Amino acid sequence: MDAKTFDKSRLVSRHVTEGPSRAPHRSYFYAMGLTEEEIHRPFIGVATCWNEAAPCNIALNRQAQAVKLGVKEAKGTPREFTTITVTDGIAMGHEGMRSSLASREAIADTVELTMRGHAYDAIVGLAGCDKSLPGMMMAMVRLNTPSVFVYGGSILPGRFEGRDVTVQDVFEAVGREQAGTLSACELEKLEKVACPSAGACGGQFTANTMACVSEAIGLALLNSSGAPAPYESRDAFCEASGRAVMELLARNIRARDVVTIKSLENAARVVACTGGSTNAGLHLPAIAHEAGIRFDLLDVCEVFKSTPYFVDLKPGGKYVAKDLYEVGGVPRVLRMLLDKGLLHGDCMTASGQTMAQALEGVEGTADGKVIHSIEKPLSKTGGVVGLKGNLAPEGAIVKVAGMTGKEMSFEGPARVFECEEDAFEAVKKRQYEEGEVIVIRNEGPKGGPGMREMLSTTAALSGQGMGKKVALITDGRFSGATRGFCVGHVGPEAAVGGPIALIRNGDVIKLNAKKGTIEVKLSAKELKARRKEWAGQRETLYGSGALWKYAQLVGGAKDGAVTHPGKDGERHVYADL
Ligand SMILES: CC[C@H](C)C(=O)C(=O)O
Ligand SMILES: [Mg+2]
Repeated sequence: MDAKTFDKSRLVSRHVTEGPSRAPHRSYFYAMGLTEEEIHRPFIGVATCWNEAAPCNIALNRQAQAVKLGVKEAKGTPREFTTITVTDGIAMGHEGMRSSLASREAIADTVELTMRGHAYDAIVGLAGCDKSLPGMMMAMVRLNTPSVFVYGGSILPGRFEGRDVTVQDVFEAVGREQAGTLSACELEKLEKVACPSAGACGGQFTANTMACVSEAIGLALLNSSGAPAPYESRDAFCEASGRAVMELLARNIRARDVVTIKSLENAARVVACTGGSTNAGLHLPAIAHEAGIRFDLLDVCEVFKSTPYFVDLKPGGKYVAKDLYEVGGVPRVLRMLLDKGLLHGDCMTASGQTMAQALEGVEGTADGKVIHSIEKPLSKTGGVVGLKGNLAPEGAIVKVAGMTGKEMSFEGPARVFECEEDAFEAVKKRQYEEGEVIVIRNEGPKGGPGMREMLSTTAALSGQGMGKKVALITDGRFSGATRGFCVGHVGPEAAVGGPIALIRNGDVIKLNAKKGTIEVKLSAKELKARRKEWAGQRETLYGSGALWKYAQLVGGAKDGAVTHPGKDGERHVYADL
């Protein structure tokens, strides 16, 4: 691409590079070593979530350099910047987890502000863990600037006692140690080998789920998310992404040309057919919201219903992200969906081609191991299911991948906990009974605040061998590695007086993932009477600061727990400034 083909008068960066009044601005660019020619080329923000918080992000800096090479090859001027992350694997199981979902908004906001403040013309965004992937994609759609997303790649699996393991095994081993079926010494051995490299958690947990989404939604180049983080072969995709964003800029193809209701449906398909993370039920509505598109939890779940589950990945299944990559990765899965009429082929993608064009020549058959055939799937409907009923009028979500038909319904008395810590303590001490439905409330977006993931508690149950003998419901969330009958995102949340706030110990709860129902056996009259007696939102520890601010602004899980109201999606202006 020749820089001359860019009409500067339509580039946002003209505000910082052109005309006599911008001499001071240019002097800053000279200070950073840019040449006159580079200053007058398009400015491409290269946003990364690099930091030393977790293995998920540690390889992003290397990959950003490759992106910059690609941008330069295509005669753009890359400007690298970083934003924050909060990494669930380390935030899990304590107060820190409240910062996780709020970090998604902080990432979107900081990327937006950096791009606006410096008038960059387009963006390549690199992200490596649960909240940074959706946060980065939200910023792209919010800015509606030419955008290419690059995933940082998955971690390699660890080896323990002759089998592949991930951090999920370590979380579950904590429960086994509590139950006395694993020694402290064995636990220590496992923790040392479970995570052998850079990269995000290895199963189809939240990061890898959202990485599949990035390709399916069209913001990332096909197959770019597949190679594990330590593979330097990733860098070729990074370079290509740098070149691709220049092509999008030249053709004025922006994020909202890519992210449409159809591409959101494509994204939901890939979540369902891979048994992805329930968090997608939160992040897809949030990404849609940035485009002013209504695609809520229940809409996502409608797509799940008509999607077969045929890719066998952990935690419901057997394999890890590296295995999927080795048999053809996300493009192969997308091609199979397309051939069966389950994917919209006319959506625009980051390559500048439509999805169908980009998938031309891609192998579209099962490999029989990781990817099963669509005719003989692992199950006929998606690995993730939406539920609705008098206990969750705004819906709820459960991962059913790996569950048998019989296991998909559950009825039992409630054992109610007011927060995760209380539940974890009770689980640790085995103060619960088989057949019960554990209720953890006050963990919603507003009431937590921060809608914590509760992998420590759910993994402890699995590790104790009780994962299939109890069910768990919450207005909070689960990690992508959670398994068992664990229903999250129950809405409305307790903090706003949702029915989950009204449940008492012993109330009978009925869950049916086949029918998509979640009910408490209480009459409407009884619920109404209890609501009158309800004491109101439980006080939180956060009277000021970021989490207080978050709690004031955040909306319900059904709409993606976003922090700015509906109409903003339509009013945002960036690239036209
Ligand atoms: C292992 C699970 C990971 C840390 C996570 O939080 C997720 O996938 O959501
Ligand atoms: Mg997570």
